[in-house]
Amino acid sequence: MEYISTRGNAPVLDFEGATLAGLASDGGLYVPREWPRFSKDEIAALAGLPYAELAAKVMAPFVGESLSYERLLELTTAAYGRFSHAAVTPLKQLDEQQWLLELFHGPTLAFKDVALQLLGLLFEEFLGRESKNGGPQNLTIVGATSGDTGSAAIDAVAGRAKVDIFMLHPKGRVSDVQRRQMTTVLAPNVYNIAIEGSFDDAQAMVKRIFNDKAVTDRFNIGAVNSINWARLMAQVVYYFAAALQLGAPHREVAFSVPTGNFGDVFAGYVAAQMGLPIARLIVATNVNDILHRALSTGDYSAGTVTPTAAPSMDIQVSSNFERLLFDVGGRDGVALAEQMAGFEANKAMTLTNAQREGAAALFVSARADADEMAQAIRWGWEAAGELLDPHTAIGIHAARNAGIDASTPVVTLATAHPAKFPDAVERSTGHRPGLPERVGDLFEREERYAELPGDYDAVCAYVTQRATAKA
Ligand SMILES: Cc1ncc(COP(=O)(O)O)c(C=O)c1O
Ligand SMILES: N[C@@H](CCOP(=O)(O)O)C(=O)O
Repeated sequence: MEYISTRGNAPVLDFEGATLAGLASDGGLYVPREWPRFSKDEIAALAGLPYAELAAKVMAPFVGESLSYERLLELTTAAYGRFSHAAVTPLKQLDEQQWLLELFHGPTLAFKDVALQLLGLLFEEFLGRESKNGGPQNLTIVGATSGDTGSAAIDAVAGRAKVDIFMLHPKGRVSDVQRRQMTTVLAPNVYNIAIEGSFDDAQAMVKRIFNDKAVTDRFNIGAVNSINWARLMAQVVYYFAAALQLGAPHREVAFSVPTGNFGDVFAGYVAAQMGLPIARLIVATNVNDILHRALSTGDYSAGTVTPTAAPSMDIQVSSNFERLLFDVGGRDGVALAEQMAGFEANKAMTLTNAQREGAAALFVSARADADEMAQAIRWGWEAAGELLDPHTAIGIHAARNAGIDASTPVVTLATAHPAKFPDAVERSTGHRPGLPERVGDLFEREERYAELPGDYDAVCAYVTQRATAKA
């Protein structure tokens, strides 16, 4: 499988190259040159497989010759062996139409573990190889988090040789549990940085570092955010897992996805391109609703980020939307590079008709304000006996209001464990969710992190003074 940049001006890479590169050198994102497609019979044959095997089968076409199927299966078995539920991503029924896909049974209690547990192993595998194409032998990971990617990535790479990780989070804008899950990991290759500003500021600095020649000449910069294709590839699998349980390929299923950086829901789009019968993808946002506006009116314009009780979705500039615009807009990298340059200059752009129509074929969107989110948490508890975290509740709000035909099951992705956001859950239900045993002592652990201004030069100096230079 070959990977090309959405901006059309970066080297074409194989899966190994795209995984290690993270962001493309022209500022674009890597996507497969074409979508692999499964026939109805091939999809039916996936039903009932253990998760690790399903994962290897779904991902094999994307991995191509970078790993043998047997090795890929070894890696998926190791990655998903660390989940606390035998089903890895269990599916629960809430009422006649609504279902919940629990993605928070990994080590850090959020859906990010599904991809990052595997990505940590892929880094180790590829960095351990003799340099094939003059590829890197060590990696300086620079990432941005609004709360969950940080801890999942740190858990996946802490203590690993050949990798340093620098994780930027917006100071004071992640929950205490989320912050501590990052800052109490004291492995010598882990550097947490709290910056002044929003997640968007942190993400912009990360992207800038990838294109800062003074840095990339000395360091192999790598990505754990969903700009890295391997992240999305691993997230495609649970759409198959859920839909197969609900009757795919013979029955359509809709998914409601709490959305920020558009990675999780884009993985659903990929599953649909591969042949999974997805009736609708519901993009659920909080009041940081750039995606809802873009999908409903074509106006993709970023305002300032409003802090909410669903902080991981407090995002305005949504990285993976570029992948969708590329695919539905005719895969014209030159035109998209121009469109994105306009967005980067003005923080606003209008979708083309082709992009709007292409997106509308599969996506609908909805937004939940603070009251609607709180009501959805309450509904989950009172009607279905489930404690929902605020992000998942936004997905449930959208799922229940999207007008999906009653005969089509709607699966909301439960993206985080409620105990990561105990205050919001308690306010709505009167019940305070407790942390699972595996992280029970989180509030007794020592924390370590740096605080920096929201200034690129300060962050860049911090990273380059500590990172391991190219081997
Ligand atoms: C709990 C939770 N829900 C939803 C999201 C949004 O996912 P995405 O950024 O892939 O759209 C995030 C962060 O990414 C998250 O941490
Ligand atoms: N919500 C995320 C933000 C980063 O998104 P990513 O999927 O691109 O890593 C977080 O919790 O950090």
